[in-house]
Amino acid sequence: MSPAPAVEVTGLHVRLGGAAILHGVDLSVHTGEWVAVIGPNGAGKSTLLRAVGGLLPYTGSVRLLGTPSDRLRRRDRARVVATVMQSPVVPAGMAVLEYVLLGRTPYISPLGRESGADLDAAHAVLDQLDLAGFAGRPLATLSGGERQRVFLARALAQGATLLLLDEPTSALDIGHQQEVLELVDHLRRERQLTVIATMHDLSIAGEYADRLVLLADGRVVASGVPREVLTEELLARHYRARVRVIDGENGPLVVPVRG
Ligand SMILES: Nc1ncnc2c1ncn2[C@@H]1O[C@H](COP(=O)(O)OP(=O)(O)OP(=O)(O)O)[C@@H](O)[C@H]1O
Repeated sequence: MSPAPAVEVTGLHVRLGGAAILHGVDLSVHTGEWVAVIGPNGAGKSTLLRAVGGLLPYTGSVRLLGTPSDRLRRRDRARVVATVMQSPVVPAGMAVLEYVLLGRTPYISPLGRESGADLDAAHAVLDQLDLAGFAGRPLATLSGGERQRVFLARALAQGATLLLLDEPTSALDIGHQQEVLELVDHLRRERQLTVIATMHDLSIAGEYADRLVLLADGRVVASGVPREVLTEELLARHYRARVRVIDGENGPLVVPVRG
């Protein structure tokens, strides 16, 4: 029997502020797979990620590693799934190391303190993300891109096998974009991580993800390998964008063109 998918979403509906946002989304993601959720602004990409991460109420079914998500206690869910949203709230005055250590919370008993192993895990990811020099700095004093890497560091320190990333490179320069995406890709291969990431840069999404899921108006309107989803016709219809899609070394490249 094949193992359960890492994530299985069936008939997912989400309402926010009285409005229906997701209308029956189905999504199955295998262990070790990288799925990019793409789609125009307001399509429901972040909402889908938050529902999968157990961060908002939904109807329908979300199963993580075969277990219904709503049956997992918060602490147990946090060992399975780490979510990096676009602008997490940062406690005032908190230093980078302290913040990354919050990722170890699911492993620390309620009245306990972090262990040497927790500190080692936090320092290891700070090293991997080239952030060791920032460990003692208040998070609020970092640049937007540096902070974004710290948010990812916290999620990696959490040791979860399922990583949900909402626009993981939106504040990063092109070099740091590549560095962070390469690191995520390396870790997913090394640790068999499953990655679901919302991404606006369609060329980058196509280069890194195994599969793209195109959301529009709260529904999945296309799903497949990058060359099946990144077509001029689908992008024109759902983004109202005029683009050329050309063959790149690692997948289709999407180039906006003026009319
Ligand atoms: N708390 C809320 N109350 C009402 N509507 C909400 C709430 N949160 C989100 N929405 C709406 O839900 C829709 C989907 O939002 P979501 O953030 O999931 O879109 P997105 O695809 O991630 O967009 P973007 O690409 O702009 O980040 C939007 O129309 C948004 O205004």
